[in-house]
Amino acid sequence: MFIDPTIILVSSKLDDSVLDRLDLERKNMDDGDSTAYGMPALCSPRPSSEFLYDSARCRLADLKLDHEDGPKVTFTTPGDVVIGRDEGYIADGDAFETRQGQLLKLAGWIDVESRVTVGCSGAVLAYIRRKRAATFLPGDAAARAMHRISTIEMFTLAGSMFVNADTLLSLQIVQSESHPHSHNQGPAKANSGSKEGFSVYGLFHNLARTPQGRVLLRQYFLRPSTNLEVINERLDTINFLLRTENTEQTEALTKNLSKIKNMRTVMINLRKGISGTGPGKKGPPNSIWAGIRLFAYHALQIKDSFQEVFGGDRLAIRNKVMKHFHGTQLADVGKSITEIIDFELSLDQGRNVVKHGVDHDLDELKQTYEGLESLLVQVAQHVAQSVPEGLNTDINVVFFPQIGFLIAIPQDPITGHGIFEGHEDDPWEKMFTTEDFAYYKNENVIEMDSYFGDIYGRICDREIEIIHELAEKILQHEDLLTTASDICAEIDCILALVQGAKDYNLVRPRLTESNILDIRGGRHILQEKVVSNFIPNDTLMAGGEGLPLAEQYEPSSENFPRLHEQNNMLPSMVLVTGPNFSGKSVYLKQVAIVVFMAHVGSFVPASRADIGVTDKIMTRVATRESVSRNQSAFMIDLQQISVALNLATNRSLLIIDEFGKGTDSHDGAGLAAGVFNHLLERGDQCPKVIGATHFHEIFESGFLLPHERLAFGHFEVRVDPHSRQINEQLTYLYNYKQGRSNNSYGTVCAALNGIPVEVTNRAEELVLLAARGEDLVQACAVVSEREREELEDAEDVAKAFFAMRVSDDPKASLRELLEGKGSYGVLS
Ligand SMILES: Nc1ncnc2c1ncn2[C@@H]1O[C@H](COP(=O)(O)OP(=O)(O)OP(=O)(O)O)[C@@H](O)[C@H]1O
Repeated sequence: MFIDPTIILVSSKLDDSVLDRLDLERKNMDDGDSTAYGMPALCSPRPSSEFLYDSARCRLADLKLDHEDGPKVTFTTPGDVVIGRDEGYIADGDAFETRQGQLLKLAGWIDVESRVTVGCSGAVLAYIRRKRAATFLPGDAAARAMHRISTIEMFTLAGSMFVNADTLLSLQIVQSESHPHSHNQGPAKANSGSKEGFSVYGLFHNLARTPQGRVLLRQYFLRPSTNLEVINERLDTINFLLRTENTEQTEALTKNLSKIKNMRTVMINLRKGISGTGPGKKGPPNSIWAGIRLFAYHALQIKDSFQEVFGGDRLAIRNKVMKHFHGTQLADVGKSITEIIDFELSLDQGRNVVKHGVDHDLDELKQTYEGLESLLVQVAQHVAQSVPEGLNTDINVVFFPQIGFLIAIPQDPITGHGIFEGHEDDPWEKMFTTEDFAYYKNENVIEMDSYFGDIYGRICDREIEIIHELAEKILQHEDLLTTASDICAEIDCILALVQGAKDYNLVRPRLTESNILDIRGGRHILQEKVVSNFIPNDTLMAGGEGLPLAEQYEPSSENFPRLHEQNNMLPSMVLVTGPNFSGKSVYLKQVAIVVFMAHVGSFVPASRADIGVTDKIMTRVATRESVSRNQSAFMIDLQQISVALNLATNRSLLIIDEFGKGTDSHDGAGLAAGVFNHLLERGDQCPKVIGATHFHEIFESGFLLPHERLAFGHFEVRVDPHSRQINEQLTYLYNYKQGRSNNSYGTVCAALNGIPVEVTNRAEELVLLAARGEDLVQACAVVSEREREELEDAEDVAKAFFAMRVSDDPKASLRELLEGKGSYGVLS
């Protein structure tokens, strides 16, 4: 743990094993190992109702923040532990704003969609409220000073990158809305088997072979790392396994992995099986044994393959395999199972059958049981002799487990009784009937029952005992098996990333402490699958203090002429302009996805990438209006921006696509310029920002002045004004160019999409006037030359008309007027 809690609130429904674990940590600290974490934390189980999402949301909405300097309440974003370090102040329902308004405001600080985070925060607030009530009398002003919450913020666990649900969805890292917060709820809940649609994770999901691998891979994608060691270890391993000399080993590893199960689940079932609480009281189902045996066998094969990995001596994963895959123990596990379980017979009989030669008593019982058949024939013959002639042709003696031996005799359809039921002085006892037969016990069979007893039951019981012993023996190796299974999950993830690197043509990124982003030939891993010819693009920028254009970060192509002649610094903010459909959004997302994938430890879609460690990726990308969010698109925009501005550090990456589009264009432009300015003014604390905007007035009207950290880019389009068809005028080239594009070619785009030519022509006229700064209201009143002549004529006619003395002869006057002014189109 990297936080320093004094108390940990846990739900009373929490599994005992977790509580034990927390207690153990506490004891360790008590024993003097507390230096790293400060004081040992106290575990306080609370009713699970305090963790409920809905009530927690209300509690948050009613929360009044005290902005004086004071203690903080912080919520971990994956939401596994919530820590209230100090007391805080909570308003007693006297919310200073409406609940709805307050919730909207909250959404700008924390992810109110995250059920776990919000639920846990509710428990903290309930705890603080209780404390306050217990310490102070109602209305005591001192309570206010003691119990106050000055701010609410989200942070992520050390070593992982902050990405919230919005980012994961807008970048299409994962598909479904319900997934993002399942990542901290343990492997059992992470839906390993579920289908993943068209998403970045989805591309790799199917490449993992084991259920445990899929669970872990999902965790990799939901919690990218910021730990260079972890990332580089993954990248190194991928690198080694990609080497051609290791192809054979990689294939062998993949093949072996595809045969194994998750030993954690298998061990749980094994325990349930032997404790009789699980499936079938008669011992664990056969598949468990087959699963464990296969696992032991393939784990040994995996170990062999790793031994042969060329140049992999220093790979951490190889060392883990060598350390934890104990050959003799695994072999022992496999051998014990093979020696005891008869897999063929088990399959036949649908239960666990113990092999011959394992147990003497069992073998004898089985021998007798097998000999029963001929014995039954003999007894049947003996019984038949006592049955009158003519009735004794179809008599059998049968054995049913638990019921014992029975005489089966055909049934008389009229009476419903057997055609013979023993002699009068020695009647048979009827047990039951089936459609054609009636079943009886007589002295002979009762004697047999007492002699043989429930032989079948005894066989089963003995087998259960033996298998129970086997289960206990195997459970002694539980740690070995589950650890090996977890390591297999890691290998599986790496192999999925290896296969992905091959399939999707990815390269190894270079992760660095420098706050740089230098991507050459970057691609959008999903978009390139749906277009025939994807054009790669470069990105070069630096966050924080900025980096001078050193040799290694010198822009490579003509697309990147020197960005800032004056100070030679790389920009922190790149604003992309350009026509609709020119590729801006795709570019923005591709940069974020490359950075994201690098932190997962995967190779990336680029020809080269140097990527500085990034603590957060936040996006303002319009993708959806969540049904679960009762908010307008613009409100979501504002909340996303607000979260981004609150949380961004100079190590963060912000993707801002068309911010401000959803409102009045003046407000929108102003807001967008405000946000960009604010970020630039942070100076050394400026995150890396890539934005796209259509608001040209931001630049033209000087809302956003040139800044040393600011660079512009645009996407090239070829314009052919001579083309007769307006929709043939524009060709998209999709390549990034430095500098601003002044035209958004919106009208050409409109024509391309079928808007009538008259409309687009008129639009072009107005765009030109607007660009010249002319008043559009006036401009709309401007009429063409022809219209002007017509209006002048009409005016003349009107004047002549009013000058006429109509009373003399109106008709003649009108005729004269019209004839004299025959060219008055208006009147004629
Ligand atoms: N680098 C590329 N290579 C090939 N095709 C591309 C590339 N980038 C984008 N495209 C194609 O162009 C289409 C439009 O791209 P995108 O949505 O990024 O445009 P945009 O400039 O953001 O448009 P708008 O301003 O309307 O949002 C994509 O759907 C894709 O088919």
